Amino acid sequence: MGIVLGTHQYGKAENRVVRIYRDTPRHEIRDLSVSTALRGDFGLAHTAGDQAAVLPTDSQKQTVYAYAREKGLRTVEDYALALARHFVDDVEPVAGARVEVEEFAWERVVVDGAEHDHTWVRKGQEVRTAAVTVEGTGADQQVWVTGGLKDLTILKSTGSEFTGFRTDPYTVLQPTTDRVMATSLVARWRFTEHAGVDWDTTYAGIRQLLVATFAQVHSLALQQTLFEMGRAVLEAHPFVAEVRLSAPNKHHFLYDLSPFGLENPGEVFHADDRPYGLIQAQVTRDDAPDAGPAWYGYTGLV
Ligand SMILES: O=c1[nH]c(=O)c2[nH]c(=O)[nH]c2[nH]1
Repeated sequence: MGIVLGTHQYGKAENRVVRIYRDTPRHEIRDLSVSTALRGDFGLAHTAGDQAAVLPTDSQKQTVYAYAREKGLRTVEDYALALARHFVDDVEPVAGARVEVEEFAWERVVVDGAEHDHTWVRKGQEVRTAAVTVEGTGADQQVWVTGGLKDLTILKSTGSEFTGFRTDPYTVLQPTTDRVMATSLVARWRFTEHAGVDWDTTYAGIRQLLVATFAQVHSLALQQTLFEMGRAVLEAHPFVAEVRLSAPNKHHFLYDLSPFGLENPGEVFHADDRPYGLIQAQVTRDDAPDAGPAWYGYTGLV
């Protein structure tokens, strides 16, 4: 009985490439997940452990990022065509290449009626949340209401820095005065009134303040941006006593294109999904009434 190798292919899956066009003050963004698969006679890698024909999946990944800069990334079709043709035309053992691309859509934040130059929210609506607790009856009845949102994914391609931080022997992070800052925001706010509040208008107003503040504050850290978001909500909404914010720092690492003789002036990034910084803060009026059970979740009293 003979054992034979059947069809086979190999590549690098789900490269998270973010390309920013920043030649003018109005930036453009392309956000992709790119997968490559090369086909051909790579049988000896399987049957004999012979890598002579194998272009490493790491090289395929490097090409994916390098092409985002070198060939540009205006449309995913042209970009995928350039990549697939390159593997087939320039890498001798490759007989066929498949490049699959998923593009994540972003829409510009609107501030004061105008589209913002370098801040977007991920398309697809965030989730609006509310939690109500009622205790007692009749005249003794007490009510607590919180509103909120989650999964509001927002990104700015400039106007963010992180410098002056404490270092220790394990610190390798370099300070930066210009970085991409992105998060998937969870925000909750506690009302001190529940009668006569226009919930829809209030929700829309708070959401807009959160995104406009994210866009407009020149950020020295995500911590500072969160505080300013909370402050903006409290200043504008007298019925809100407290805002709780939880923000994963969705890191975008500048991709090192120097091995290919390419500069990367803040244009091509690897969007890392984990680990992520998680910044959380509560912003409160100093005369806010006690929260009582407003925050006690159904999963526990925390
Ligand atoms: O905005 C930031 N806050 C941090 O605390 C932090 N830590 C880090 O590594 N990067 C950042 N960015």
